[in-house]
Amino acid sequence: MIAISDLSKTFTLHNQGGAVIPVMQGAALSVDRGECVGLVGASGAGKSTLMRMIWGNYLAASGQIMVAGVDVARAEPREIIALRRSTLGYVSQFLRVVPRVPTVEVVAEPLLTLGVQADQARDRAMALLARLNIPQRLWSLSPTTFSGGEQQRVNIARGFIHPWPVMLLDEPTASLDAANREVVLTLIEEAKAGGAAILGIFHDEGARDRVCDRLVDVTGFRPAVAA
Ligand SMILES: Nc1ncnc2c1ncn2[C@@H]1O[C@H](COP(=O)(O)OP(=O)(O)OP(=O)(O)O)[C@@H](O)[C@H]1O
Repeated sequence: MIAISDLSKTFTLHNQGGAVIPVMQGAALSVDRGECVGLVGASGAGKSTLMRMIWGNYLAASGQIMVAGVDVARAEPREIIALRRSTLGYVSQFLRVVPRVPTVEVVAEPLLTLGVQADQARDRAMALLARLNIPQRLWSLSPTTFSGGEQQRVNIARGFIHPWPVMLLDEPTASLDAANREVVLTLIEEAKAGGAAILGIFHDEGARDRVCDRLVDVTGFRPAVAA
């Protein structure tokens, strides 16, 4: 479902005389249905950069990023939006809070965008919020004032509300307590069992060992230093 080949990335530092910094060269990896692959490598090795390229936020310098048949490295913005709507999910540890929108609607929104009936979408959102131990009294409030951990769990509920066939997970268990960490690991296992292809960054080694089938070290994708 994810097939990356010969991918390279440079950053151009426009505020520093246009210096061009190569950060990735010849990157290749694949993730099949029902499989979870973990990205590893030291801080600064390029894990987040690779995830952002697959999500379509960072442009590739060259190479291919096939996600469910779409080459994200060359896709038009509207193709990337369509891919994100139905096929490609992304769960980070931070919620982008939209002011004044109640939590239950924040969580249900991806389903509404897909055309699921409002009451069904709300039911699914409420079930996930309950599973993630968000107190019911908070469901009708905007998550703007929630604690960091509560916002993270709202974001996870939103990220798992649709069975996206391809999922990117960026530290989904970071700063969760043991009980909620367990819920998230179970959600990941359920997504895998449902056939999702998952690529994740997990600094939590216990979580990584439990859900990842394979690890890919991005250090191997660093450009060779010019002689
Ligand atoms: N927007 C950017 N502009 C310039 N350089 C960048 C940018 N984003 C990342 N880099 C550089 O690319 C390299 C890889 O960074 P990246 O954040 O992908 O690493 P990482 O493996 O995710 O690290 P960490 O585990 O610390 O999050 C670093 O050298 C970083 O300085």
